[in-house]
Amino acid sequence: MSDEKAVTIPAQSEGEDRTGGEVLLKVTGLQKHFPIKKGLLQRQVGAVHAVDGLDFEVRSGETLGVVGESGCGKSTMGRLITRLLEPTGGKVEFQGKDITHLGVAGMRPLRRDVQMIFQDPYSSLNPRHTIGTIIGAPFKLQGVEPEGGIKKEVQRLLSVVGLNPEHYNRYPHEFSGGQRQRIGIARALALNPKLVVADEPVSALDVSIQAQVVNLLDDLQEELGLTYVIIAHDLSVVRHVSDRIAVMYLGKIVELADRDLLYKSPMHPYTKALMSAVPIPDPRRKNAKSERILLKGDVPSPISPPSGCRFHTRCWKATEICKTTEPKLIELRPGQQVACHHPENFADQAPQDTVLLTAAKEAAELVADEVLAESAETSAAVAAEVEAAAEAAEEVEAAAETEAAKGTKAPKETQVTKEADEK
Ligand SMILES: Nc1ncnc2c1ncn2[C@@H]1O[C@H](COP(=O)(O)OP(=O)(O)OP(=O)(O)O)[C@@H](O)[C@H]1O
Repeated sequence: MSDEKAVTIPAQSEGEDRTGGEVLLKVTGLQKHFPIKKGLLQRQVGAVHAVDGLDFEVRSGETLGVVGESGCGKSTMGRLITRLLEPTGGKVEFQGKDITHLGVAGMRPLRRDVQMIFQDPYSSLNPRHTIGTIIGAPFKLQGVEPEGGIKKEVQRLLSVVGLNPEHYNRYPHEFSGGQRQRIGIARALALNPKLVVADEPVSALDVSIQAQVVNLLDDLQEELGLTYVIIAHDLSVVRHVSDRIAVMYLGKIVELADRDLLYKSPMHPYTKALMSAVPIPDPRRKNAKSERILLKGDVPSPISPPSGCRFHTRCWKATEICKTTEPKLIELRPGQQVACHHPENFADQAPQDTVLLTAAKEAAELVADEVLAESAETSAAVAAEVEAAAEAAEEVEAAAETEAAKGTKAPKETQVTKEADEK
């Protein structure tokens, strides 16, 4: 029933920069803890730390991809930044305005600017309403009368998302999955938003249709100057459309980097593991051995997340410091922030801490030998690079000191000659 044409996902050209715009959304220390209540009195006995201190910015015109395993807090983050959920802590600023605790009335004008596209195109559309009513609803809710009337505008939106404007009076069940997601996109675009948060927009669709919807989102961004936060559990979806990618693990961002940097040299072991799960078709590597990393067990419970680095219970590099001290998300390379004591493809941040935890020894059994070897090799290479840079810096410093010594002598000599002249 799909009348959609086969298209390929366009990869953004190397070096194309959409990140130069002003900061549209700024999130600082964002938290959402869902209380766990028990008993007749509904006393709080704990909390699910779904989102536990996020810091990031989204610039106008860019696409931020957010990835991570199921349950790591991606959807909660999406609902917090669109203010469908009230944060427990932290701050959300939109165009410089603090919207963290705005009420329904305060949020109303903002609802035009920030829209969400949901994962499931089947349950997010009311089956009893025609698509004309569904796409036209935002105008009624906001009391907006588009030029030419709602019907005309809805039909325009239908053609913008590649649907037949004549189907205005049809019901959601008359459309395929991909077409329903297009209806969801048309509804999100109705009020001409600035920021669109898409929560797993294609994961409920057939693989053959996924590319078409991603392609549509990409085209719309270009045409309408939209800014996206695209949530996915799979790196292959965000790879082609994101300018930057945030990798989440148990309510935290463990790596936030420019797309190309992240794919070329991931720094967090978790990112590396996620990436090894996505087969990348590359004819040059067709004979290369598989370098898959299998992570042991499930993501630990967000009710009592592990101490220190939350990934330490599944990481093959974890040492004592990972268990005791939480690594901060810091920019180790321009455009690449990482929260790890023993990053990949970079100098070790805690080289003195060398004794592996038992969990790490077990995890290493699940990591391909090639990965471990490569990891050791890059660490050694980076260490040598750092050492060489330090030596070079020392030489430059010594040379500068000699120059300075000469420099301080010279004025003295001049002074002496001057004094002699005066005599
Ligand atoms: N309303 C809620 N009440 C209690 N716990 C919740 C609620 N919503 C989410 N959680 C919990 O918060 C954690 C994060 O959930 P969230 O849906 O944000 O993760 P996710 O990364 O989007 O996962 P998925 O890809 O499966 O949707 C999970 O452990 C989930 O069970």
